[in-house]
Amino acid sequence: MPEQLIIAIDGPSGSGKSSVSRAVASRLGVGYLDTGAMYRALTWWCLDQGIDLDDRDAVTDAAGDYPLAIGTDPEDPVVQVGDTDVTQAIRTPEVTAAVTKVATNTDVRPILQLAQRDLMAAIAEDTGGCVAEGRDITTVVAPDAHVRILLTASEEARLRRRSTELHGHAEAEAVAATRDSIVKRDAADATVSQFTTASDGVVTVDTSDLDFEGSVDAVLTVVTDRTGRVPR
Ligand SMILES: Nc1ncnc2c1ncn2[C@@H]1O[C@H](COP(=O)(O)OP(=O)(O)OP(=O)(O)O)[C@@H](O)[C@H]1O
Ligand SMILES: Nc1ccn([C@H]2C[C@H](O)[C@@H](COP(=O)(O)O)O2)c(=O)n1
Repeated sequence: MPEQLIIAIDGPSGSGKSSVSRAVASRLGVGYLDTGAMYRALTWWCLDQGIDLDDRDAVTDAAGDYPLAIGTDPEDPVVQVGDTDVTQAIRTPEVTAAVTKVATNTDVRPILQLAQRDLMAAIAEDTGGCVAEGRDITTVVAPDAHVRILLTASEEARLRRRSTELHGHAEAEAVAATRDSIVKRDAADATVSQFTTASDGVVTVDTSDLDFEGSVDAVLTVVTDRTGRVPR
């Protein structure tokens, strides 16, 4: 059994990566890293500072020195930039619509990927492990993780979940309003990361027909099978 358990989880938008990863980290008693929150916080910072997201060099410079403090407690993953708590602000439709420009900036990505590796090592040192989730964790950030999972769900299920989360229901109008933030964003993000099919050694967990607890249990089963680690 590895002393410091590293778990990498990738998947498309709305597949349940964040919520499932947090629950998995809690059950294993280890820290959590939401790498999407790092791209979102950088986007928030650029918008706040008046940095033009089309100015690749300016955004790249910002990536190197934005004052990010990312919470790694799966029960309360607070995100702060400078003195501002941006935990809610980075989830607004404005940031969600803009983040793709930052995440597809190929000069920004290596800077955040390096920071993510360092954070994962620090979290594992502190808590005995780390569950990190995003789009390129299994392939680029942590290809040597003890457990690598591609968490998927059908487009229909992902739209239904996000629509329910944002609008309280999944009626046709709400689903249509949600479509861009899932389908368009995934198409753009997929131009720089591989999260639509599993790479070699990555286990696919399809949650289309699972409820939330079922998804958590499916991931924990893979963890136990691969590492012998039993959740609490
Ligand atoms: N198996 C599931 N069944 C039903 N609902 C789920 C399931 N997994 C997650 N959800 C719900 O779906 C919504 C989206 O999940 P979550 O935010 O974790 O997805 P995500 O993959 O992290 O998305 P994004 O990459 O866009 O941040 C949440 O409201 C979550 O509670
Ligand atoms: N490792 C990652 C994590 C996230 N992204 C992109 C994908 C989204 O456009 C954006 C925000 O992610 P979310 O919070 O919706 O999971 O960041 C990425 O390219 N690589």
